[in-house]
Amino acid sequence: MTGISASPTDVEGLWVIERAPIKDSRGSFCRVFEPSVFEEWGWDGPVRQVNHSCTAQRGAVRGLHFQLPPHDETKLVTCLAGEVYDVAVDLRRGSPTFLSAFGTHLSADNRKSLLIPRGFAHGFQALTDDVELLYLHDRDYAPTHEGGLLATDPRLGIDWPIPISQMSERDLTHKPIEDDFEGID
Ligand SMILES: Cc1cn([C@H]2C[C@H](O)[C@@H](COP(=O)(O)OP(=O)(O)O[C@H]3O[C@@H](C)C(=O)[C@@H](O)[C@H]3O)O2)c(=O)[nH]c1=O
Repeated sequence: MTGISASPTDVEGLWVIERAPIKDSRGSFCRVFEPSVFEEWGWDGPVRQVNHSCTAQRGAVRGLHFQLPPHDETKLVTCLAGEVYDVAVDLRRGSPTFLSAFGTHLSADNRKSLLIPRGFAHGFQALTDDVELLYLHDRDYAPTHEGGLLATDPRLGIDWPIPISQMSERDLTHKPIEDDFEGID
């Protein structure tokens, strides 16, 4: 009994994961990841990185980021403190949901994660101060193959829940998607 379950989203291959805690008088315990279980939802390789980010300010947006082939990656995004609005954008060439943005709330309290397959960009907005995210990746960090989308690109129409209070210099320089962009393979 892993206590991990997955719900499909409207976007093929993108899953909302939920973990059920085992509680006792000390607190709780729950499993976040188990390769043999996640295989069923498309995780097909080793974990190559585990990353932890802390975001101090409510309203800050990070992303949207992706890695280009051959470094395109599957990521599991989990919120360990606070709450975020987490977004994945489908960039897969030929996908029926190409350029759709799926958003969901992840928090320490709801114990949800987003499982994002290859070919997606990812970003989030901190809805509380002092947000902490934990990332599992199935590829190494490849800064030469990083791509980014502008979080406020009208073509994506992402409805960030609260006013954006902060973005990195890099994220502010991402360009809106060009009309002839057909996606990534
Ligand atoms: C992403 C990343 C960054 N870094 C370094 C580069 C830089 O000096 C510092 C901060 O990097 P960034 O500004 O890119 O951090 P951040 O904006 O938080 O990047 C993250 O954004 C979200 C939306 C994601 O989906 C993540 O995969 C990742 O791209 O950490 C690594 O060493 N390894 C990594 O895997």
